[in-house]
Amino acid sequence: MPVPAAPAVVVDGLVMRYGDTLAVDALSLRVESGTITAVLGPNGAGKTTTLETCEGYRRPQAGTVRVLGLDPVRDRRALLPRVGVMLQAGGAWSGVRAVEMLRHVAALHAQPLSVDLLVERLGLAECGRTPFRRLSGGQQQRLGLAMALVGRPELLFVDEPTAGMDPAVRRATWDLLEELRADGVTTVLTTHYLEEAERLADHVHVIDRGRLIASGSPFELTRAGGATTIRLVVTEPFPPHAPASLQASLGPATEVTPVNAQSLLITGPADASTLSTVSAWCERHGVLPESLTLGQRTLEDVFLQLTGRELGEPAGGGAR
Ligand SMILES: Nc1ncnc2c1ncn2[C@@H]1O[C@H](COP(=O)(O)OP(=O)(O)OP(=O)(O)O)[C@@H](O)[C@H]1O
Repeated sequence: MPVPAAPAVVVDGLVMRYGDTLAVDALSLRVESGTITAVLGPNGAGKTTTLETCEGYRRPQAGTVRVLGLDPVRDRRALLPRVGVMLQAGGAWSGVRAVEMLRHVAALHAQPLSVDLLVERLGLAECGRTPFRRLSGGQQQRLGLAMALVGRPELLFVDEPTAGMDPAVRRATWDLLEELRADGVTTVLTTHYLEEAERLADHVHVIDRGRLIASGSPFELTRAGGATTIRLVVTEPFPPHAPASLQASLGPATEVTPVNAQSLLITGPADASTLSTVSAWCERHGVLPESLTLGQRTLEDVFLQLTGRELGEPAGGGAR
């Protein structure tokens, strides 16, 4: 039997604080080799801090981090040629032209990828002679990704890789990351885009307030406890205690989660009986539905059920 490859990243009991803010709260997670693993969570959840610790830019205040079996701070030199890092803030000198910067980074590596190929794949030709500071946000992202890839890393850390990209370039980037996976490259990415995690990731770690709150493949996470959801949106704010009252009408096989004053999520068997119970409840409570939508459960729904908040809402100043 083949021996399973060692995990590419192991984070064990990581704690990171900034003053009084507990940014990462005893976080443990693994990234299996050859996968695309997404770290998903709202703003301020601790994703960037965790990634920066794995990249060796921050020293763990408690707990341990191992990257390709090595300590990212102590073994930084050994890891540098093996790990590609795409920073959120670009990481290039402000006056340097885009392609010039990429050629410079390529020259630092023993067996770089073809710069021309990366320029073509990431649509950088149009801005190749533009100084870094004059690039749009999306162009800076693409250059940052090209710089992370040019050294043929075994492991790639990408922080919000497609933020600010237009939809066509975002899809081209996803294709590129999938090709790298086919070549055995491990990618760890942070994202707010559920579509990105659902489309790309083999494994998703959901983080909130510095803690791991769920982990699994997108399929496992969205299918556990019922594959479908009903979203009820009403024309006026719900009466008090509406979620509890609707929950009592529907029974324990379903779960009612408030989304906001005029919207609820119902998870469980989305059959004719559930739908008719929901409409009868609306009628009894004088509530007029604006929409009653049946859909596949998404990672957004999973996050809402676990935290009571939507992913777009900030984590609220760390874990305290
Ligand atoms: N340099 C810093 N100094 C002080 N507090 C910080 C610093 N960097 C992050 N924080 C705080 O630590 C917490 C976690 O931040 P972090 O950037 O790791 O989260 P994130 O999930 O990556 O968020 P985002 O998606 O906005 O990048 C937040 O409360 C943030 O305000």
